[in-house]
Amino acid sequence: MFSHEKYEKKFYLPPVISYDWVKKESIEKAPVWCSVDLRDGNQALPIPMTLQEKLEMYQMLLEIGFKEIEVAFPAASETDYQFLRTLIENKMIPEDVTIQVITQAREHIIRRTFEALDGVPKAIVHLYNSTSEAQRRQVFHKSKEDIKKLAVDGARLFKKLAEETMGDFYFQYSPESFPGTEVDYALDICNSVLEIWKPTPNHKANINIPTTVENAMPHIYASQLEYINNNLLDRDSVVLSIHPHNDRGCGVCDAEYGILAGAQRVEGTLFGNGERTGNVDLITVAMNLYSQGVDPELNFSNMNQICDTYKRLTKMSISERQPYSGSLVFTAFSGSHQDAISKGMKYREQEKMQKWDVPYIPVDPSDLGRNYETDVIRINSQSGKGGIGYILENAYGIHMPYRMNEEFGYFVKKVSDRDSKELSTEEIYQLFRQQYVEFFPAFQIQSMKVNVEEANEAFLTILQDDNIIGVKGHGAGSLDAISNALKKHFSVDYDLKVYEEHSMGADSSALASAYIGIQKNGKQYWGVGINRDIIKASAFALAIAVNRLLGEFSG
Ligand SMILES: CC(=O)SCCNC(=O)CCNC(=O)[C@H](O)C(C)(C)COP(=O)(O)OP(=O)(O)OC[C@H]1O[C@@H](n2cnc3c(N)ncnc32)[C@H](O)[C@@H]1OP(=O)(O)O
Ligand SMILES: CC(C)C(=O)C(=O)O
Ligand SMILES: [Mg+2]
Repeated sequence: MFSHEKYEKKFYLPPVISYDWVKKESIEKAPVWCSVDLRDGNQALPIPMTLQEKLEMYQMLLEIGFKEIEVAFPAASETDYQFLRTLIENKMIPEDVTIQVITQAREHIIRRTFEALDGVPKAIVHLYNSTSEAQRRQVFHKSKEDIKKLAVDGARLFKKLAEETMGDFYFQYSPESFPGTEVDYALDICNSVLEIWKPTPNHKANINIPTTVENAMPHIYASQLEYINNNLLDRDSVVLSIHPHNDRGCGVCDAEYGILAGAQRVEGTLFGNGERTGNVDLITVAMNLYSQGVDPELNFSNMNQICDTYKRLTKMSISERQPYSGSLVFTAFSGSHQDAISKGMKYREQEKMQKWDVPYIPVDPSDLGRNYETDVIRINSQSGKGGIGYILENAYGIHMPYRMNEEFGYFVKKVSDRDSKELSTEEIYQLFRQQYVEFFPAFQIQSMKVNVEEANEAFLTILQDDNIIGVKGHGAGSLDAISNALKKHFSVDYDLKVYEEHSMGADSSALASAYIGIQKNGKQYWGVGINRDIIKASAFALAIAVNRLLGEFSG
């Protein structure tokens, strides 16, 4: 039965709520990032990564710039164990990178973990046990004291084994299921563990506060963290780390508020892979900083490749709407957005803007290796003239007059609506050609000659009803003479209202395009001509416009 009465609010407020974190406006510096893709991400996959796949993911994490990577749960599987051994034995850990491994607070699991770590240059060993009221009661059947003892005994064994094992070891403790734990109790366990480890400012320990299962609004988590931050023992000797999950969809907010509340380090994964709804997406947190002008100290300039590699290795997908990485996150289909984007991009170029403030696009897609032409403006029935004009301008150098752009915009929308499909750049270009460049239902100019000396006399041959016919006319200029020839031959009248032309390339042999709008009874008829010779381009444009007019007025 779908009944909210089955549920209740169950989170723990800290004994003191100071809300100092709320007064901070922004995050000024990137936290230490720790990728847990190869552990928390991996343990949530239907098919955990093979050793080879883990190696490839590890390589990508290094390339992105992670300096701390939780690489395995060595006691979990032979693959995890061997992966760690591979990194150590093949000296695959760069000097400025620290790997991390995790273990339960169980003796044989801790021992197996240190055995796997033998010879590591430097590593963080991560101890966790669940401290929540629900798990104490339902899973462990232990008192608060017993659960604390589990952590403390584990911490002691860590110290002993670290001394007996080759390597430089740093320790991390997580009160797992923290959101379901009384805050003071979680703090007490963390401080008890720290009392055993006795970290120093030169050899710190990490206290990692997870939202193992996110159960409250982010300001609750931030207030809990602020309390822990203010009450941890030997604060200068501790790195306060956070590990948000995303059960309520607030993982990113938890991370950001958490940093405001004093967290110095954030654990998470690429694209938010991880248990259930996932870990916090570190790409989003890092790019949120980037988009505010803060160096995220991670590099996502090759986002397409990161996406492809991630999907191949994890066999997971990435939502089209995933912030910064989804395939549609820089795309506008809707007309008014496209119009603003296209004007914004032009403004940016004209004004030589240094700072990015193009409407509707929070960061420059090209920073992430995304493509303006294919990613930003895509056309369907929701689109408008701004976007359609932008596509033709950018892909084909076509600058339509305003009113013609409007007419073509409505035409394209109609086609998309009728066929219920998105239209590609090429399809839009073909529609443009069919409508304005190759539209000859009544006649087509075959040849033309303008005698300027003879008071602008134009001679045209036209193909009409399978006959070649000669027509001629005089005028104030070449185009006027051609226009008069057509008016006389077809017995029509119109006003030439719009004439625009531009070159379609830089060199002198480049094509020119001419756009002509003629008007009769208040309605405009458009045509476009493209030719090396601007007079011919203009004549062809006029001929198309007249064809459109004749289509309406013949018979
Ligand atoms: C929130 C997190 O992401 S925590 C990380 C979770 N990740 C994983 O579990 C992935 C890897 N895990 C594994 O491969 C296996 O669980 C192993 C190898 C570690 C252990 O396997 P098993 O020995 O079969 O034990 P199992 O996983 O069923 O653990 C249950 C037992 O461990 C105890 N336990 C569970 N977690 C902890 C812990 N962190 N510290 C101490 N004891 C623990 C349970 O109370 C239970 O005890 P019981 O045997 O007395 O009933
Ligand atoms: C073990 C811990 C840090 C964890 O993954 C969690 O609580 O989510
Ligand atoms: Mg986790």
